Amino acid sequence: KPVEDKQALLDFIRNISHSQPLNWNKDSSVCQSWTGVRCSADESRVISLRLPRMGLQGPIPPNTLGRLTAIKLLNLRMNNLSGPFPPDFSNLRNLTALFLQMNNLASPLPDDWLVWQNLTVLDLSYNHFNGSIPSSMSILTHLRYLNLADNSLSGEIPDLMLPQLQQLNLANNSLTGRVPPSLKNFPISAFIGNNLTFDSNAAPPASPLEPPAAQPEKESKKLSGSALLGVVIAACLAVFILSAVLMICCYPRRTSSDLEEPTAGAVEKMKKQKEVSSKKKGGIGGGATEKRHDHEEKQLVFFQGCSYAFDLEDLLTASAEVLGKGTYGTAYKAALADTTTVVVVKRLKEVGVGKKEFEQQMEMIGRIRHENVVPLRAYYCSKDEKLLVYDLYTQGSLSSLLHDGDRDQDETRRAPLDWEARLRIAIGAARGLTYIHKLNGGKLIHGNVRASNVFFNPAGSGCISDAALAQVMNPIPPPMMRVAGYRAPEVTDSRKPTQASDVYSFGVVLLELLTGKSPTHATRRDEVVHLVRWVNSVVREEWTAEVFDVELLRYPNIEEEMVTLLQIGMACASRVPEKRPKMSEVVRMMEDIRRTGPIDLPASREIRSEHSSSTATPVAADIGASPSALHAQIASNAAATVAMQSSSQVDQLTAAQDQPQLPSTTTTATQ
Ligand SMILES: Nc1ncnc2c1ncn2[C@@H]1O[C@H](COP(=O)(O)OP(=O)(O)OP(=O)(O)O)[C@@H](O)[C@H]1O
Repeated sequence: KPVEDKQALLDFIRNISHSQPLNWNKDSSVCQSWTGVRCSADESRVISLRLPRMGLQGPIPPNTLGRLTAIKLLNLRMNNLSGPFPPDFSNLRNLTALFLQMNNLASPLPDDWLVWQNLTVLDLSYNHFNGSIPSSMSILTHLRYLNLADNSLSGEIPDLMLPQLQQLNLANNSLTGRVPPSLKNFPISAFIGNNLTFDSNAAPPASPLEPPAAQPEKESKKLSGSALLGVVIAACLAVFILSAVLMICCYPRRTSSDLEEPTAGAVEKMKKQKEVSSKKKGGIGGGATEKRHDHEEKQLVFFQGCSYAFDLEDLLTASAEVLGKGTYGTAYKAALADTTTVVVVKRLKEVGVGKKEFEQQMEMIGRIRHENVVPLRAYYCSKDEKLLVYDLYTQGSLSSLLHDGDRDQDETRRAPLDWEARLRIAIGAARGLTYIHKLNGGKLIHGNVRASNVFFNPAGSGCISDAALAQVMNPIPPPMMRVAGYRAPEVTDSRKPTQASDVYSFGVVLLELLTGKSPTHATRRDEVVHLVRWVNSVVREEWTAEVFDVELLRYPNIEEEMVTLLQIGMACASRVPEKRPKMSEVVRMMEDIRRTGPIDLPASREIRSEHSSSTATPVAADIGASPSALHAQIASNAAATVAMQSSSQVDQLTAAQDQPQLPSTTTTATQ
């Protein structure tokens, strides 16, 4: 039998053109040495064939692969295959996974799916398959992943009863009619780019992977008249509340005599304060910190280089909109009455240190100046209230760029973040974090690295916000930390992060950016999935390609870059702190991804000079050699050791991997 399978493979490769070299020599052992081929344990049959991106061109020669009747996994994705869905694939009755995506195959889909009833994964996306989706696909009761997106499929979607199906994508076809009841719980992104209607009685499809806490935001996207009224009232309330909060907290507390004071008196008092503060304005740059107003006057403390010319009273009259509630308080977008100034004001709750210590920390944070770190522009501190002022980053955070699109219920879905943008934002944030780690004699810690604190700076690079706040806040209860999904396993007190725990959190951000999934998310069955565990399990089971955000599959020739970044992310998110790389090393590895590529990723001078003297192992550059080596390295978690495996080790690892199995996507939230 192996001889027969070998001959079938030789017949296949002789009859199809391929641009990548293959070591398929008729005199060598098919099971021992042929690239992309895996045999059963007794070496009697070929059970897996992986030839992605081999430059295979033209129709699959008939009577070749169709003879591999024991094959379980067939991966021919990202080639240039054309012609119809090969009819003799109907002999491949043991197939559990079939990847033909990103080719030019064109024909109706097969009618009879009974022969493939063992399939768990089927990806035919980005081809030209036409005709309707056969209702016989309902026979695929083991199917967990079905991707038919970006083809030319038409007609109505049959009511597919696929009890195991976890991920579905039918986007960008020409499908019409209603989304059938059996599929209505899949996210709207699974159906976009068609001409479909949703059952008006049913709830609009929600993302099954959306954490439950995000649901209310989702609902706010499509507004009925009454909901709109509610939002208007809520917005007015937000403005009122912010003003009231600032009024109450930022101005001196009334004494009993104050209570008798008429409102006009209070206004007069405010005016006097403003006059005093105006006199003190002017002359920025006198020292590291320019205090326009002293603390007794309850005024804002601005930092050097800040061109804002407003004071607390101006903030009081600003119209405000709640941006969101974070771990440490609420962030408002405040538009000042001058109509040109818009800032973000964070109102901190749960500050756990005294005024003096808080002010010292703010002074230190205010001195951080780097293009990849969001600058703290000003702060306000009284006994009862602590406010921080930042520039507004209008594109939104990395978190909202990655996840908010999923929540849109209407057609105007936010354009997905493309690969170049993901690389830029990631490397920028990494540089910012590296810079932070070099401050205070190399001891400064960020403490709250998460995608909602990563933004695009005006130059289009990433930057990181909220540095060094964790240390002055009250501790966050451990269950809350774990649910958030960014906290390193060894951190039990949120006030005591380390640089290694920052690296872990940054690794989670990288995995989030690569997978498009939140750090913790719920399945349709309300099970909580922890992203780091999920990625590890998928990679361990040799399903690396399946971790990536489907949005990224549309970009050609980025597979190796994605895998390299995945490796870096996994190394950062190592369970053992000592195995995590330093941030400066992370930056260097990330820069190596595109050292010769088209993307413009200029390093900041400071960081570049540090790296030029680095003698550490050039992991990411070495890795560019071979995707299979990459995969094996990831599978062994050798990335964490930041060292390249020798090719013989890689072969052993590859051989050790067993037949395909879908990873369990379910873990608990606890680490
Ligand atoms: N400078 C900014 N420009 C634009 N959006 C911002 C800015 N700062 C914060 N945001 C957004 O406001 C929301 C609330 O931010 P906040 O920092 O209070 O909480 P968080 O980032 O969600 O969590 P954490 O408190 O742990 O940092 C988030 O969506 C965040 O991305």
